[in-house]
Amino acid sequence: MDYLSDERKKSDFDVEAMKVAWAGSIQEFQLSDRMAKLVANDPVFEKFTRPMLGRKELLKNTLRKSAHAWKLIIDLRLSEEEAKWLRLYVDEPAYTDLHWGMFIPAIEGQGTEEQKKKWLPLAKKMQIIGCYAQTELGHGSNVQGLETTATFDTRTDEFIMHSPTLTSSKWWPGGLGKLSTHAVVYARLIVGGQFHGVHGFIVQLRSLEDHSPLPGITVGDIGLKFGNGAYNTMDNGVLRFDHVRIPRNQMLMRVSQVTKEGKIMQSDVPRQLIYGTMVYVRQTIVADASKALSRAVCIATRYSAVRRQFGSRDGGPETQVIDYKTQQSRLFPLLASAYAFRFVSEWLKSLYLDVKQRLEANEFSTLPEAHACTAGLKSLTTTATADGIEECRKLCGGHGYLVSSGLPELFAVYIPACTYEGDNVVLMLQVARFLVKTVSELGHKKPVGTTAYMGRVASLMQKNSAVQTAEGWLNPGAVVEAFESRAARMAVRCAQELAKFGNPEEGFAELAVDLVEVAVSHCQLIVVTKFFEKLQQDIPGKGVKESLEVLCYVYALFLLHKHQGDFLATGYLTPKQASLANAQLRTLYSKVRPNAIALVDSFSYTDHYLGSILGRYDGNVYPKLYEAAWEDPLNDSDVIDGFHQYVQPILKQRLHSAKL
Ligand SMILES: CCCCCCCC/C=C\CCCCCCCCCCCCC/C=C/C(=O)SCCNC(=O)CCNC(=O)[C@H](O)C(C)(C)COP(=O)(O)OP(=O)(O)OC[C@H]1O[C@@H](n2cnc3c(N)ncnc32)[C@H](O)[C@@H]1OP(=O)(O)O
Ligand SMILES: Cc1cc2nc3c(=O)[nH]c(=O)nc-3n(C[C@H](O)[C@H](O)[C@H](O)COP(=O)(O)OP(=O)(O)OC[C@H]3O[C@@H](n4cnc5c(N)ncnc54)[C@H](O)[C@@H]3O)c2cc1C
Repeated sequence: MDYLSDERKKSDFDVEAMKVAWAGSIQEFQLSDRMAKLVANDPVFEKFTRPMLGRKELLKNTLRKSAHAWKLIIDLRLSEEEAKWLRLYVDEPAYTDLHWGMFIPAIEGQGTEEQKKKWLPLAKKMQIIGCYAQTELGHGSNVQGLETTATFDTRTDEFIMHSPTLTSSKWWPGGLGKLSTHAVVYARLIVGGQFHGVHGFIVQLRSLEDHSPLPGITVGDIGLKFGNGAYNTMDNGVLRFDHVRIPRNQMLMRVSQVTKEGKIMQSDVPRQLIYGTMVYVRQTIVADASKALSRAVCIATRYSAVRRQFGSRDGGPETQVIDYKTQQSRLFPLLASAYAFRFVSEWLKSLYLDVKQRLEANEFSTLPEAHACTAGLKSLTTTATADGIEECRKLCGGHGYLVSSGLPELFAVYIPACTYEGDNVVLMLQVARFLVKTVSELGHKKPVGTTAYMGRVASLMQKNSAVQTAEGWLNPGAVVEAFESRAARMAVRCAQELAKFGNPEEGFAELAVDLVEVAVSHCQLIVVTKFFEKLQQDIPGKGVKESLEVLCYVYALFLLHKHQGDFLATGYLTPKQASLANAQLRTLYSKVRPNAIALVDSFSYTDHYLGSILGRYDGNVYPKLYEAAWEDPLNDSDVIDGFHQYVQPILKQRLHSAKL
């Protein structure tokens, strides 16, 4: 029985066409759908008992799943794209993520042709397993502050990898703790007693025969992390070197080379390329944000349609909680954000692929913008998603707190995304630096790409919003101009404040809070703009484009309402115009309401992937919650172990012994 069928009948758009719009193309949809079903129907990928497993059992189970996934990839000759979807739907962080997601890309981006020829075939056949060992106990954000040393020894033509202090211990790398045979290790290059910056080195950590650590290497897991199950399927590790020697040709030498004689040769490749792997991964993290948020929103939306509280008249049904305006005002912006992040990630991927191609051809001019966009959007989308998942838990009331709602584990596994691959505040400060530089160069350099609007800064500083009615806000030009003016005005105001400081670095430190707000406003502008640009494309299917248009306005006007202080303080909007935007937002929520279930069905998530009783496709929540309770190990017996030993003696004590 489908308890949500009435809801599904209310929708006025073609759900199958929306599934294609969400996936990006019919091919992508079919590919994703095939992998989702493959995983859902395979008992090895069962995940419901995960939060109950002890650490060793949990990790062993992850290894079993990874081995099975790898066998499927080989046996079914899956393409790289298919393997990525498979990984998504298996839904379990594993050492393979770092091997494929960072170790291989680091060699691809920073290795010479010769190095790629040697290491990539081994890695791609998984004959070696690698990780990305950058962060240390004492330094994560400040990469130039890393303490591990790689000292060149001209006598033996080797680097000596060493951890000189406790704080230089590598700490956090995923896959390092128990599984990696190799690592790309970031260390201070020392040649002839001189420090020559931080570089990547390929270091073998464990024997390929018996997997034991090689001499001079101390390696292990750093211990349990937040939540049950969750990210504990990953062996984040600690690593120390005691004068470990590696051949010279294991330094990744695309950016700088060290010759046999101990000479440093700089290629034309900018030093920043050493950070290139992070640009790649941050871009994938933006795509993952839309997946995680859409998943939480799918659960909360379906459950909000099933759940009823209050409002019963004459014994009739109570009100579905999704019909409360307050519920809508919390849920629908998250639904709109999931779509917004999906489309901005599509754009970001194309930007990244373009930069990658250019880098391969030694053309580096677009790298700073790619860095700013990937850093900023990673920060913006992961912060909103982590907060959004928690909001979805609250939207589900008490039942959202049950592990069987799927939300606690999703939250626990997701939140480190706000920290890894760059702390979100640190990343926004990088965007701010890029923007301040753009403003300072306005006189002699035409801004392009995502900062092109800064080229119109004079008019954006003068013109105020012309919106007169709530309907006036349903105009892409009016909305985009509002976001451009806010971002430009905030950036210019901050640049003027910065100019008052004699020492720019001192000014940057003092104004950091304002600078982060400038960066956030710029990134929100990018997301809003890319959503409107998406709507200019041909989007087939009855009512699909119209529904997306509604979501686009919800996303933009929700942000405008949330940050109305900025829009008012910069003088672009009057309080009346801000309140008209809010009135329009209420109307838009009413338009989303009948389509809400169809909009989350369009994510096309299997019940396996959702992993949530509250978010079941058929809405059959209560019987399944009730059934699941009885499957808890505590209910194996009526009288629990420990009762006779610890509780019964208390019950049997004589009353006079208690003086309470
Ligand atoms: C069980 C089932 C299994 C299934 C298996 C199936 C098999 C699968 C097969 C295939 C599937 C494929 C799978 C793919 C999966 C992909 C998933 C990936 C998962 C990811 C998991 C993530 C885990 C986490 C990893 C990490 O966290 S790694 C460590 C990351 N660390 C950081 O991010 C540190 C943050 N700090 C910094 O980035 C920087 O140091 C800094 C803050 C930018 C420092 O700034 P500053 O002090 O100014 O430094 P300088 O060095 O001086 O640089 C200034 C200069 O450089 C520019 N810059 C900075 N960064 C970059 C950059 N990244 N790119 C380009 N340019 C950069 C900056 O703008 C300055 O430029 P100017 O001088 O011009 O101003
Ligand atoms: C689950 C997980 C997986 C990870 N996987 C890997 C991996 O595979 N490989 C790897 O190398 N690393 C990995 N990391 C490490 C991760 O990249 C770092 O933790 C991250 O870059 C943040 O650095 P940090 O821990 O030094 O934070 P810190 O920089 O110490 O941050 C602490 C606080 O200080 C603030 N702060 C720091 N600097 C500034 C500044 N300049 N201005 C203002 N505020 C500042 C931050 O905002 C934050 O609030 C992983 C981390 C986690 C949690």
